Amino acid sequence: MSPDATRHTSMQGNLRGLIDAAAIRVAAGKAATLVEALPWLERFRGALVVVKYGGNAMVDDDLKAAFAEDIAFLRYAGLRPVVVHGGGPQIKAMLERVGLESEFKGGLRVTTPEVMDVVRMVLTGQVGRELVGLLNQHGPIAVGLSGEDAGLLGARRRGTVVDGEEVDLGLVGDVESVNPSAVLDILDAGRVPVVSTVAPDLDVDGQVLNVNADTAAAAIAVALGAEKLVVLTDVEGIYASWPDRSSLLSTITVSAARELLSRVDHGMVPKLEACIRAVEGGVPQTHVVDGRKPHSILLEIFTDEGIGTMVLPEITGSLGAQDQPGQPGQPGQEGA
Ligand SMILES: NC(=[NH2+])NCCC[C@H](N)C(=O)O
Repeated sequence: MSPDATRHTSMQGNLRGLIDAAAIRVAAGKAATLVEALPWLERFRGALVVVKYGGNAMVDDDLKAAFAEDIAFLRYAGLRPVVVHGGGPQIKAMLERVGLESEFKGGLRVTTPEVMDVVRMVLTGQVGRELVGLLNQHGPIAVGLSGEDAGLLGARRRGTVVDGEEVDLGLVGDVESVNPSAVLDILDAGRVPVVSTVAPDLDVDGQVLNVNADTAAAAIAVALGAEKLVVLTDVEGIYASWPDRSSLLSTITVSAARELLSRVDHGMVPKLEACIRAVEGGVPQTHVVDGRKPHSILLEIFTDEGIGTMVLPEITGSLGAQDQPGQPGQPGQEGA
């Protein structure tokens, strides 16, 4: 062999060696990710997890598909996910499409009976249906229902205070009662309930009210005795000093979350309130995660550090770190 040819072969050999080493590193990284998930898979097997779906994750096609994969993943990993969704952007679009002019009071839309018809139609007949369809691409797993089904939700109209004045926003209410039996039936059948947040008015037979989906998700999580509530938003999580984005908090206690309520971006308030309510109602772990990032739910639940913010009950005693894998006393229930 000529010296040139020898050099060529040894260069090829070096290159192959480098490629092999890189491939081994990539494989080791993938294996490490899967192994990191193991304690969380063990711990959350059978765990009931309520996921509030909304924001960007609900309007971008790729994010929608990734969301459906995450929920299907939870289901096939043996957790028991329950999806609760809103549909603000879709309702707005449909109101425009049908040419229904809305009245606004203090910047907030008034829900007239005509608007409420559209809200109910869009949430239950469009957004919920689409989500069920996306989930069912992964097997016949999803069943949609609304707060009207089997008395799941009950609500009362509320007065809203804008700039110190009470305004009547029409058919808008707060969830006052939850009867989770229909959701439990679906879970017992091994399926994923997909809940649209339309609620019968407890005071007027046959009337339905539009309720805030974050609050409804929290109420459902409490009534179900959920292990977790995961709320998707359009920010990374909760910042210590909004809007300074370098101050993302990984974990906060419920009292710290209360203090932050007056300082977070106004869009975050209902999310944070939902977490606080859920924790105070006995849900041991709540999470705010970025719905703009594909697979944020998996990254939060099946990695050690997560990617969002966890709101936890007050830390008591020496067992401070509540998010330690395999912590005794909180095994996942054995699921169906
Ligand atoms: N934002 C965080 N600190 N997340 C930690 C998540 C820990 C764990 N994967 C869980 O779901 O409980």
